[in-house]
Amino acid sequence: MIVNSAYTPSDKMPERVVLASASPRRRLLMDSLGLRIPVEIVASDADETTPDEWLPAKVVEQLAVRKAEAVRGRILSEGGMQPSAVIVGADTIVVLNGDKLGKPADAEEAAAMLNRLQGKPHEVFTGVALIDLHSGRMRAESRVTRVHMKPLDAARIERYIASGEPKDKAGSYGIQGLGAVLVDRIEGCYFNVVGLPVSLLAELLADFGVETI
Ligand SMILES: Cc1cn([C@H]2C[C@H](O)[C@@H](COP(=O)(O)OP(=O)(O)OP(=O)(O)O)O2)c(=O)[nH]c1=O
Repeated sequence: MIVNSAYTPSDKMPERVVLASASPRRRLLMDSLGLRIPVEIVASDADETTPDEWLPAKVVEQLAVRKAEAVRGRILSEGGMQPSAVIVGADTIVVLNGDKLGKPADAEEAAAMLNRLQGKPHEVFTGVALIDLHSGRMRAESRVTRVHMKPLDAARIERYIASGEPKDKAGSYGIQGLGAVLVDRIEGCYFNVVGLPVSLLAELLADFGVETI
């Protein structure tokens, strides 16, 4: 957990939520909360490199903070009277035996990742960071879900890669798509695997004055 506690929570509801993400899945999950204030999308261009020695929870929390901070900086640099906002950043990685797997660079890397993941359990970590636009108050937390993947032969992995689904996904699979049939079972939050732990996000939003239900 990362908190900058120099700021006290405001009891005023922000006028909007800004999702610092280009991921269509995160947009859908955010929409599923049915917030009564507008949700805007501003993709972040934050650097996603981290020191090798960082533990997975630290990686996803810090990257979520970086994404949200980059978008906050961009909005504030526009100047003028910006409506109040809470900015949400998120980051997801897959971890196998301590090795962190991000998005594959190409089909070859996707095949190598799926070859390693098949037939075994691994962890999916997602970090979520919220920053208040004007005060800079920030909180970040992460969740982990254990995913047990079925044994897969090389031909099946090749067919899955040909579907195009692995391309932009951490660990080279998407549990919400065709990847659902590659997974035997999970322990923990499903939405955390897709890229946004919705229940945790609702708790954090409430702490920033944004109620869901
Ligand atoms: C494991 C898994 C990952 N993913 C996705 C979620 C994330 O979009 C992606 C991990 O990459 P991220 O770097 O977390 O996010 P992103 O680059 O897609 O989007 P942004 O930084 O703009 O928010 O992998 C799935 O969609 N399904 C899955 O089952």
